[in-house]
Amino acid sequence: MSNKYAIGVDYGTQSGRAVLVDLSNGHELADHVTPYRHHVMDEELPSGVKLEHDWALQHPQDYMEVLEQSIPAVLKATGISAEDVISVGIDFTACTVLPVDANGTPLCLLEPFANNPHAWVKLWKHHAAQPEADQINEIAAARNEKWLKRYGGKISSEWMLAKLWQVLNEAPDIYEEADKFVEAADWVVGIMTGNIVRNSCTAGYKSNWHKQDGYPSEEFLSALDPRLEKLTSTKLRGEVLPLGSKAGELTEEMAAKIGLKPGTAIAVGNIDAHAAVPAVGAVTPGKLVMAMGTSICHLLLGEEEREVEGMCGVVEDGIIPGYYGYEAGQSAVGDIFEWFVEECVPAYAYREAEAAGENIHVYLTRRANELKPGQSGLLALDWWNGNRSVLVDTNLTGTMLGMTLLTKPWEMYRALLEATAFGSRKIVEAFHSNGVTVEELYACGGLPQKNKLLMQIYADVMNREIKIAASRQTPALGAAMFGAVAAGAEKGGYDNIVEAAQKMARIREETFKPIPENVAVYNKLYAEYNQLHDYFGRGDNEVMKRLKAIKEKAAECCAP
Ligand SMILES: Nc1ncnc2c1ncn2[C@@H]1O[C@H](COP(=O)(O)OP(=O)(O)O)[C@@H](O)[C@H]1O
Ligand SMILES: O=C(CO)[C@@H](O)[C@@H](O)COP(=O)(O)O
Repeated sequence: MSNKYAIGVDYGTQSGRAVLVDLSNGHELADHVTPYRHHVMDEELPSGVKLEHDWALQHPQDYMEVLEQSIPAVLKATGISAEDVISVGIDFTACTVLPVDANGTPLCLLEPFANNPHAWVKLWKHHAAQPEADQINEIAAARNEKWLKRYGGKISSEWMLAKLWQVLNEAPDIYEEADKFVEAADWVVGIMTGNIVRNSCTAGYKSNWHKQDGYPSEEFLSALDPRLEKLTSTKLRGEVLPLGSKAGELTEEMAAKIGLKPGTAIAVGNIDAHAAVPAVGAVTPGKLVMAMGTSICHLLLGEEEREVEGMCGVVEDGIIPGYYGYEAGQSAVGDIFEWFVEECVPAYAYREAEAAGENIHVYLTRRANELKPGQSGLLALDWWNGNRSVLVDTNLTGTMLGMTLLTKPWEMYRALLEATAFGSRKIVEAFHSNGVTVEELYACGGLPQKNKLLMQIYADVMNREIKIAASRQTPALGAAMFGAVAAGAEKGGYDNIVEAAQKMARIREETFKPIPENVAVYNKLYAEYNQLHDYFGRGDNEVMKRLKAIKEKAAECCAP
């Protein structure tokens, strides 16, 4: 049999990318990135309709462009024949959800609904359903719902149930009109195959679906709101298939658009961070993978189901079949650095960066690297987009202490890098101390490629060595591996993901090792971080929430 290939498509927060992979060894022969034309819509719709606070939407057309531009681009770059591409696998941010009609057409693309924000794709970091999430948590706890423990005792406003309830509360017409609500991962797969099926990974982590028990009961849903009683048999209906299953085959119409052969195997979708796990070879317990980009997701396998405070979820077979897959995360990491460079860096720093031929991140990192740990005198809490673990509260906000008239932008930048590392340590400790052992750390995603100082800080703060993915596009590589499993060994793919990982996963030789004198200083700073974390995050001082309430009130009375 001639060499066979798969294409992995990774849908991130700001762009989507395709990677063409050699299935015999995991080598990535070409990649191509398509930025989303409409970016993240957090202020207004394309028509100019204004959005409220904490909204984050996307445009489904942007997802199509990724397929139509990036897949032909990788075929062209490699000259590989479409005949030899046996499958496509995709991964997506999640819960990124859209309402569709009976034909699978997004409601936002239909004229009568285009001006209603609720008809659009709600991106994972849409946080405006926090009131619904709070009620879900209260009612589920009061009813002692057994599934709640699998989600660290609280579900997030980022997830399906909270988002759908918000639609029902604020736009009942859209809720009624929707034939189904689907994860964007499943929608894109459905576009390729002509048939929408759901995948067990997004269903398990984001829609509270369980392999044996299914979704939360109708009694629970009706206790939330009688209108939600039949939610799972109506708006969320549909087969849930395990990871690595074949969702279907590429249709003639889509094949013509993206340059592949009709009949190419299409795998069920996956979550971006979760797809990265086999791509670094972490197919056994004890290996915690940090998918580091706009946000960080922390993924870990365990032999049994345990309760861990604030984890996003534990799902049987959720990452690798045969294990319990644990997820936790920080809702903003790269996003905090981006906010800082866009909103807080003075003109002189930009001029110096330009004169040095550096982008602003590289410039600030170089200057920050001239400092020793602790030298800035600053300490920050990393809650610019709320806290996803261990407090699970999107109403928490960021803070920085210790500034003086002499504080420099690179000191603040370093304090932000450090704050995100402290947040990650908190998560690692929560797993480890609850019996889900963390023995090794792996990092993948955009940030480890972009910032060595950041990675050294993480190694020092956590006092652990960090191994780095060799791939620049780890989730896409993982998605291609699941694609290869969907095609099967007979077609030149693999029978299971562990075999695929043995042949295709790669990590770099270079690792980041903790430097003992840095570790000692960071232990002290982490103790301070912990105190601040609990003071502001566990109810001692609810000032962040009070400020938010005052802000919302002020916005209401000043609205035109
Ligand atoms: N040199 C850098 N150091 C730290 N962060 C950076 C640097 N360059 C870009 N970033 C951040 O990286 C993030 C994008 O990460 P990436 O992994 O490429 O994207 P995604 O999360 O969409 O997959 C942005 O939030 C940006 O602020
Ligand atoms: O929430 C999840 C996964 O559970 C992610 O999709 C989300 O954090 C977005 O990831 P990126 O930072 O865009 O890679």
